[in-house]
Amino acid sequence: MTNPIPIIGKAKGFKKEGYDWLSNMYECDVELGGVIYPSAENAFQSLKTDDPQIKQQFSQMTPYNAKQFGGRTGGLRLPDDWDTTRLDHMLTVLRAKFAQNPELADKLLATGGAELVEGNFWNDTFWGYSIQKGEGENWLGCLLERVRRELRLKALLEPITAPKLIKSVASNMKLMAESAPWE
Ligand SMILES: Nc1c(N[C@@H]2O[C@H](COP(=O)(O)O)[C@@H](O)[C@H]2O)[nH]c(=O)[nH]c1=O
Repeated sequence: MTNPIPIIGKAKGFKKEGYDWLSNMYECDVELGGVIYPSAENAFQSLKTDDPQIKQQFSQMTPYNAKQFGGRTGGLRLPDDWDTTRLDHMLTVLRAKFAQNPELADKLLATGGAELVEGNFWNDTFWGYSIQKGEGENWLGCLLERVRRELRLKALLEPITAPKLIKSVASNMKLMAESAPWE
């Protein structure tokens, strides 16, 4: 049987599929440790340093420049434990992004049970799914889904936001209906 769960991003990537706000490059304020960054990407890259001045610099760049500056060829020395801590850092950043931008949290909830896949053409098989290679661990998508579950749980525990939850369930059903393979 064909998988009836909708998949967002796997075929063409978040941006081309109309979900640019799921990308870390999407411009929205994210405050972390008292510094306001212009995107989740800037906030994430800033976690590669403890130097407050460099963190400030990260807050003044475009998301793509932050990615480059924080990248393996950008000149910044990565923390020794980066490979084992980066998933937790990304989770911290994504929690901050959606907690501080409620309209994005609503949109995330409205993706219902859809699988979120950071399909990409830059061969990133760790954070995303390389469309060219046809493989990828898709950790960014997994963490986005985790934050979505956390938001849903939070809504469930707060009766006052019940209408929000109903809205999210309704759009989930709409998504499912739109991509139902049996129709
Ligand atoms: N390279 C890239 C994106 N990849 C992003 O780069 C980040 C990880 O970088 P690193 O710290 O080097 O592992 C992570 O946020 C991932 O989503 N995204 C985009 O829209 N466009 C790009 O060109």
